[in-house]
Amino acid sequence: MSRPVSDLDQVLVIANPTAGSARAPLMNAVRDACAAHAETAVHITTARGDATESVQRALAERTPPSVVVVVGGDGTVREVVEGMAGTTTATLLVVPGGTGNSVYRMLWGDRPWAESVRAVFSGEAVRRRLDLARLTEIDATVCLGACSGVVAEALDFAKRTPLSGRARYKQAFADACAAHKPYPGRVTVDGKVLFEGDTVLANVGGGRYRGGQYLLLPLSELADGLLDVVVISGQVDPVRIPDLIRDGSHLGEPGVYYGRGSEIRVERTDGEPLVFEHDGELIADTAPSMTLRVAPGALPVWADPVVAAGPAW
Ligand SMILES: Nc1ncnc2c1ncn2[C@@H]1O[C@H](COP(=O)(O)OP(=O)(O)OP(=O)(O)O)[C@@H](O)[C@H]1O
Repeated sequence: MSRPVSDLDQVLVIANPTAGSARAPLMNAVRDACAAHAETAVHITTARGDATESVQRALAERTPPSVVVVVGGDGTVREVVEGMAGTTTATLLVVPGGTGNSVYRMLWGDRPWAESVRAVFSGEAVRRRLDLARLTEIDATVCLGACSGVVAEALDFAKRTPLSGRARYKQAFADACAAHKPYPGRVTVDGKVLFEGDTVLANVGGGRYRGGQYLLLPLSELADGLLDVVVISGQVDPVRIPDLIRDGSHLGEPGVYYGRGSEIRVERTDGEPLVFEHDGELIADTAPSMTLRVAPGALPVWADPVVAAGPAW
C-alpha cells in the first residue's frame, strides 16, 4: 500500500453541498481542475458523517487516493480528517466551500482556491504534518480548534442570522458577546492551572483564526507538536472582544492568559454543563470538563510554503 509521496495520480474530491458556499459550479470547477492532472473521483456527501465514512472506504481500497480534496467548510474538513486518521498514503487539500473557512485560511491565507490547487500539481505547494487534537470525553478528532463560552454560544446566534459568509459569524459573534454572562471556570495546561475564575472563553487549537476572521491564537504553529490556549477572563468586557481579537491585540490586555502544552483541560467549576464547541460544531450534553490531547503531526496536508512556514517532509 505504500506509494511515493510525490505521486499525485489519484484524487478523491469530497464535497458537502449543504456547506455555506459549496454550490454546483464550485464543485464542478474543483473536479475539472483536478481532472486536468490526475484521475479524479467525486463524492457528494448525503448526510452528516458521510464524509468520514467515504474517506475511510476509499483509503481501504486497493488503489487508494493520494490526494483527498475537501470542498466544504470547517465542519466538513473535520469529518474528512477523522476519516483520514492514521493515513500515510494520502494528503489533504482543502478548498473553501463553507462559511468561515478557517482551516483554509490557516493553510493558504487569502489565496484564491484555484491558485492553491494549481500550486499543488505544479510542485509549488508544500506538504506539512499538521498537529491535531483528540477531545477525550467524546473521543473526537479536533482539527481547527475548540472553544468554551461565548464562541460556542455564537453558533446558536449564527443559526438565526440571515447573512452569509464571514459576515454571518461577525454579526453572530457580536450578538453573543452583547448577551454573554461569564461562567466560573478553570483551565489547566499539562496539569498546571493557567487560569481560574470568571471566564468569557477558553479557546484551544490549532488554527490561529476562528470564524475565518478572529485571530484568537496568533502565536499558534501548525506543526510544533503542542496545543495553544487563550483564556479571556471576565475582567474583559465581552463587548470589546470582537475588536480585540480581530488583530490579536487581546494578548496585551489584562485578564487575558495564553499557554501552550500537550494536554489542556477546560472546566466549568459550578457543576453546570460547559457550553463547548469544536471545529464550529456545538457539542450537545457536554460534561463539566473537556480535555484536549495533542496528536502531533497526525495529518498530512498541502499548504502554501509561506503561510504554513516550517519544516517540510
Ligand atoms: N449532505 C449533507 N446534508 C446535511 N448535512 C451535511 C451534509 N454533508 C455534510 N453535512 C454537515 O454539514 C455541516 C456543516 O458543514 P460545514 O461546517 O463544512 O459548513 P459551514 O458551517 O458553512 O462552514 P464553516 O464551518 O467553515 O463555517 C457539517 O458539520 C457536516 O456534518
